[in-house]
Amino acid sequence: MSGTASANVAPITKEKTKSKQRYLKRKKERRKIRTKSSLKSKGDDKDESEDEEMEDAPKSISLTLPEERNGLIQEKTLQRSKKRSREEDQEDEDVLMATEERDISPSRRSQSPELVSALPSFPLPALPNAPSKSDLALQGLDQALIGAEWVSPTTVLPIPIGKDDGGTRLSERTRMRLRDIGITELFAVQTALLPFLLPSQQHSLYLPYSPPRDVCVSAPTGSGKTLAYVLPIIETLSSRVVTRLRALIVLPTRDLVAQVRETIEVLSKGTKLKVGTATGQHSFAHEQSQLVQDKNIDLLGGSSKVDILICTPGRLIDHLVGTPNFSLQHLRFLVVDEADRLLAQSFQGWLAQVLAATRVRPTTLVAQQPQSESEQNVMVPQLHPLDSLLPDGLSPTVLGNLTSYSMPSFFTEHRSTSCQKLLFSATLTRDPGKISTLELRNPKYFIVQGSDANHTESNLLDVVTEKFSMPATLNEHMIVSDPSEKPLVFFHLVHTQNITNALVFTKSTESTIRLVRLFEFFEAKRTDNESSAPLVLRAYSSDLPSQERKSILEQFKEQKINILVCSDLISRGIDISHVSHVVSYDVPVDMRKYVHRVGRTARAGRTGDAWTLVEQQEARYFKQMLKNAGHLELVKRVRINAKDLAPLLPHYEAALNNLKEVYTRQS
Ligand SMILES: Nc1ncnc2c1ncn2[C@@H]1O[C@H](COP(=O)(O)OP(=O)(O)OP(=O)(O)O)[C@@H](O)[C@H]1O
Repeated sequence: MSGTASANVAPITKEKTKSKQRYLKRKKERRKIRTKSSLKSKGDDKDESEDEEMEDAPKSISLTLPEERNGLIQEKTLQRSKKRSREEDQEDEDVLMATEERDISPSRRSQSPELVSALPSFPLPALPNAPSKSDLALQGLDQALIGAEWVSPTTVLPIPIGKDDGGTRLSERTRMRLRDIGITELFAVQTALLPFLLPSQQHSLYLPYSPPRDVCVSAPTGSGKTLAYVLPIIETLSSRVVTRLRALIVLPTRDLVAQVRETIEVLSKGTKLKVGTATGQHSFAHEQSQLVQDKNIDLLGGSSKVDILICTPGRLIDHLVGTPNFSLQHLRFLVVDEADRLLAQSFQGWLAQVLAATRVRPTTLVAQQPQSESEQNVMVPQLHPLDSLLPDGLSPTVLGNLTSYSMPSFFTEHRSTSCQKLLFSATLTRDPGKISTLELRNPKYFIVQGSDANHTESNLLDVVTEKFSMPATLNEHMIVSDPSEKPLVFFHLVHTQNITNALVFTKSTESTIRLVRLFEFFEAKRTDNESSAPLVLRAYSSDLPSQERKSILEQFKEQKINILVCSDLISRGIDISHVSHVVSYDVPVDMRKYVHRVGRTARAGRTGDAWTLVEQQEARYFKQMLKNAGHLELVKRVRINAKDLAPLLPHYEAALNNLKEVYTRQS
């Protein structure tokens, strides 16, 4: 290396540029003058002459000649001065060359260390400081997210009986109702949400002069998000006089619609609130008759038979488009539960249509009877029978429509809609693009997460990088196995861990059916000579008619079915309190799915176990997925070896043969 470097330097040192030559010439001249003057003054004015020389010389050289300075001071005789000058000439030359060629002559520098150490240090080109990972992640972050309210998952608020609401903002009736169903304290998400959604000063249903802020809630599975919106809706609407559609709850599946309806019906008992559903489970005409009062005349404010409607997005759009007088103009609450899933679904742009319907309804224009020629083609708002509109039933959006009538300004002045959007999920999207489609009004975020109050930035980073929080009572495990042994590993797991009351998730309906059949054959063989009864395993899939699905869920809740094998159809939101185990027979495709699957157990503070069976070739991907979510160390790896599986092997092989026979017969 050094040889190559010197070779590069050699030809350059020989070559003197014109400026160098000029510089050296001038230097010699000055030296002559200096010698003369030193002879004259015997070394008196040396510093001055040196300064002069330094001024002219390049800065680097001025700093590189301490020896020269010392040498001159000590010069006593012309002889010595001349000798020294010769040496200096050579040094100057070297310094000049070294300064000019410093980028290519490391070897040369090493040859004269004093010289090098005296050289000024120039800044070397370097890459600009790259922003940290956290800086990058936080860039462009929604301000509302930065101002999120962090709620500790361990926060609870007792629900007192009597006049004092204990800070819950709930009426005595609702508190009694909660007590009746065994709820004695509010969970963290409810403790944070209720005071926000039920301000103590609020006396009217609509808030046209100070429209409410929209709300986004991210809280772990099973943490009680449903009650966090159901209770404020019931409390706010229970004082209403006229039935209007004032709360709309959108959910991704029929099963969830049925579940939320049940909760609302239990809690609204004793109020006059009417609850409806629209999922497509019944005929469209039937649903229409359940939802609207009158389909025959067009009413400005619409008409509704229900105060609260729970629906799936597809069917909601069907009614918006096809049901006369189905109106969202009176909405006070629009709840989007499992928001990230619903925002990912387009359903004829359901969200944009719903948002448009909550705004002022365009007034129908009709051609005016022309009084003169200039009044030809003048359109005026069509008159509606105002008799059908009662003041207490009018939302600000409807009042805004009445500008064409000669009414007091109180009724007709422009007011903002009071519709408050409430978004919930255990895996709420942080994607500002997706959230912007909701046109949120001054949104307030609540994040229920075990966070450190002093580390806002790291908390935010967790949120932005979608490190979702899990229930603290959940134990997670993974078992890596050979694909051919996976069913056997599953049977072993079921029997060694006494797995009953379990949900098992597969990747497809076909995988579900095959596993259920194999398990049934296996159980039949295993219990052949035993007195114990085989475990009951059932498939639960979207292929089944809804009545059958309902019946299967009921049997599972009653523990007549031990294990329910399903696809991700019920991985979200379904609340079955006795589920003690969740098994992902096939690995979930992403972290969101994983969070929702495992979240079917360990709900409402109960403990639960989640098991993921990972085929060898999937192990790397699965572990990486957990690692990216900062979750790898929370999932314990359980090893099962051939010796453990040996006792079950004969039954398994017999079951496999049975299954083969069935498939051979079918094909
Ligand atoms: N304050 C409470 N006290 C006792 N149990 C509660 C309370 N709040 C909710 N629960 C119960 O906790 C369970 C889970 O509640 P919920 O279904 O609302 O969870 P979630 O946060 O919506 O979960 P997911 O994200 O999975 O949908 C339900 O059985 C519910 O009845």
